[in-house]
Amino acid sequence: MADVPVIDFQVYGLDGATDIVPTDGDLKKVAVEMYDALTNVGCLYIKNHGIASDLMKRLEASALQFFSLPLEEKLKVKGNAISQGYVPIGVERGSSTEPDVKECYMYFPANLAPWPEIKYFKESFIEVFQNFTILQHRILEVLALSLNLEREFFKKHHRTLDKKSATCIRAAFYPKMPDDFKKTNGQVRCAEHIDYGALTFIHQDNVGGLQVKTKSCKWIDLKSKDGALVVLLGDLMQRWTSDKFYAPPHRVLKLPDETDGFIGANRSRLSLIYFGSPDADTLVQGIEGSKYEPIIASHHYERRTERASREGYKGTYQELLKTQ
Ligand SMILES: O=C(O)CCC(=O)C(=O)O
Ligand SMILES: [Fe+2]
Repeated sequence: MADVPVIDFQVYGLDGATDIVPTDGDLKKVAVEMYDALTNVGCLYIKNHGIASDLMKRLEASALQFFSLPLEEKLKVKGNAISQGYVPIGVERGSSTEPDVKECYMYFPANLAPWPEIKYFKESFIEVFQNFTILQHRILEVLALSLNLEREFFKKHHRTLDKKSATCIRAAFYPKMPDDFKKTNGQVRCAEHIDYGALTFIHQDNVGGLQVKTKSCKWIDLKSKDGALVVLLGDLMQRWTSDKFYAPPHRVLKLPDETDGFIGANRSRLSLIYFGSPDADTLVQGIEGSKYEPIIASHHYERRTERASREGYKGTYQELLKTQ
């Protein structure tokens, strides 16, 4: 069975500052590891990623405080999958006909919407976003080197902090369900899907339930691992790399009547997710030949969000393209 590797990023230094600038040669080892992970399973854990655990704890605490508010309070800052704010249970449905059992708060950096009045909420989202963006840049450099491209090849199209893109953070809260809660057929915490952009980072608590589907269609658990982040490839990056890298389907179980023994049945779960995408005006042209038509990043994103809200889908990027 394919394994999900843990990759150490210490070569860049730990504080998110730019004082360590490794040479291409310094990055060789980590580039080989990334290449193997993204060609085989499309995901990995990253440790020594430079994002302070105190900062993540602060964001977790303020997000939990927000989700514990009465629904009518949360609805005062309502948003949706493409604009900042609260997304209640029942809206997102992945591939399932039944809605996911999750509620979210979405943060987009170009936000003008009002913030909830919770201590550190706004500041933490902004600071975490900046830190994740530094990490995104570092990983994109390594990915380019791993494909024998110039180091800035992907990074230069991810300005993120000063150009429009779909990049955002989602705090996802999966509430504890009542003991007698019976899910309807196919309903899970987050239904099988692939992400739309370049790279996704997931910081999760220790409740469990996140799973990734391998190329041979086996589900494997992505358990929480000592502060390591989960990194998943998005389908736009699969397209950009002419299918060299693989965007893996993933999902979050579990509801109380699932019987596979994976932990978390009667506990709520919180995850903080960074969805990294290229700048909206990027022309994404496959690195090898003409397998795919070039596409503007914002058009890809619009197509994918439209499809997700209309009917969802499951499976790989190729399967999606067949039914589009
Ligand atoms: O909550 C998680 O761990 C993952 C959720 C997810 O895959 C998503 O929101 O796209
Ligand atoms: Fe996802």
